[in-house]
Amino acid sequence: MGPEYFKILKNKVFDKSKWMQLPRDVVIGHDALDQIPRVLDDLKIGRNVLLLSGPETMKKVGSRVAVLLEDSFQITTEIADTISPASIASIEAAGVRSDVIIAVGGGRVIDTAKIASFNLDIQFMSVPTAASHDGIASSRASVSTENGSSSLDAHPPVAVVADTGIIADAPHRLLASGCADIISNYTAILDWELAHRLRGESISEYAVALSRMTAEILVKDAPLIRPRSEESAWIVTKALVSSGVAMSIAGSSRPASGGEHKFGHALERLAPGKILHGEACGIGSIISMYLHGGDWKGIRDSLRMIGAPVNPKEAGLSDQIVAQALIRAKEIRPERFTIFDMGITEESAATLVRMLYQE
Ligand SMILES: NC(=O)C1=CN([C@@H]2O[C@H](COP(=O)(O)OP(=O)(O)OC[C@H]3O[C@@H](n4cnc5c(N)ncnc54)[C@H](OP(=O)(O)O)[C@@H]3O)[C@@H](O)[C@H]2O)C=CC1
Ligand SMILES: O=C(CO)COP(=O)(O)O
Ligand SMILES: [Zn+2]
Repeated sequence: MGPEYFKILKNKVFDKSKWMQLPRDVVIGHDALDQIPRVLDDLKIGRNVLLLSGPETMKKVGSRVAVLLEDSFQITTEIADTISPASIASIEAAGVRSDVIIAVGGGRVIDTAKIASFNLDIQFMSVPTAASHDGIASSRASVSTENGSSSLDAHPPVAVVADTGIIADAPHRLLASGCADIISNYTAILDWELAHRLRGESISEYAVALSRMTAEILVKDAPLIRPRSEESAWIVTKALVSSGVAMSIAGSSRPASGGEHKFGHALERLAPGKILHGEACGIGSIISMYLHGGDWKGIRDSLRMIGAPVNPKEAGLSDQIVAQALIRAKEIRPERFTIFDMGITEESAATLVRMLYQE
């Protein structure tokens, strides 16, 4: 290898450039909600607040945030009961004069605020009311489209304020769904590695390591995860933030979203409102891990220990719908290559569902 080689190598290294955006303030803990005014003051981002929440979460938590802010901030409130290009446009119209959007709710509310604030070029604060998904700190946003689902470029929250008392008080099903979203990182990574080896897709070792470590810690702590426990809320929320950071490092949702997510998005479309995001991805992760030749029973048992559904019956769905989602997974985001893009047929889907979900 002569000097020319090193010159090329050196130029290659210096050509490379990457921009990672991460939250600035992350507050997780007991009565963290009370810290919101202090966090806003710390960030110095203005006094006009658009407070966005969901129908249920506005009653339970959003209204408390309004009371905390009413003396020192101008507040406009909006409800996000669906997420679609039209609902996002309407939130953007409501926020044209706002300095910051505070999103108080689940993944739908947080993703809506993420996209609207990005388009308005203002900051947003993420105030999760449930530990149900790993979008609470990520820079990505997911929106259902006519073709399935899109993962959009957005920006991460400037701050995350996660009150473990509120999160522990949410229905346990939401916490279990967040755990399943994290457990599905195992198969998301296997799919990313597969796409790297087979298709030359670029991969980030740091994002892979962080995403895998997050899933491993959560599975190790699974016996501690119980309903209505603030310690459990703490364990899961930290994992969700960590997984979101992995996505920010990658600059895509790849470290946390593979074939099991494509399956999950297909299932959410086939059975709208019946299954939570993380629940759907957890069920998909069992089949994905089996096809990757890994410890699929380990995935299933961890999901079961946490209280997430592990088969169609527990999710209140028919085997046929789940098999359909398996077949249609490849139609969701086709550019994202995964094990479910390698030739699942009607027959193999039905056999997999029968075989893997019977115990
Ligand atoms: N951007 C990203 O990286 C990621 C995005 N996502 C996205 O997030 C969404 C899924 O989020 P998820 O939270 O599961 O779904 P939702 O936001 O739809 O929330 C599910 C339900 O839980 C309710 N809820 C939330 N908190 C509480 C509480 N404390 N007490 C009682 N009810 C509560 C909500 O109420 P209400 O009706 O008030 O909203 C809603 O009815 C999907 O759109 C998914 O695509 C998921 C993972 C990653
Ligand atoms: O849900 C995600 C990670 O858990 C990311 O969402 P997408 O599957 O839409 O990229
Ligand atoms: Zn997810």
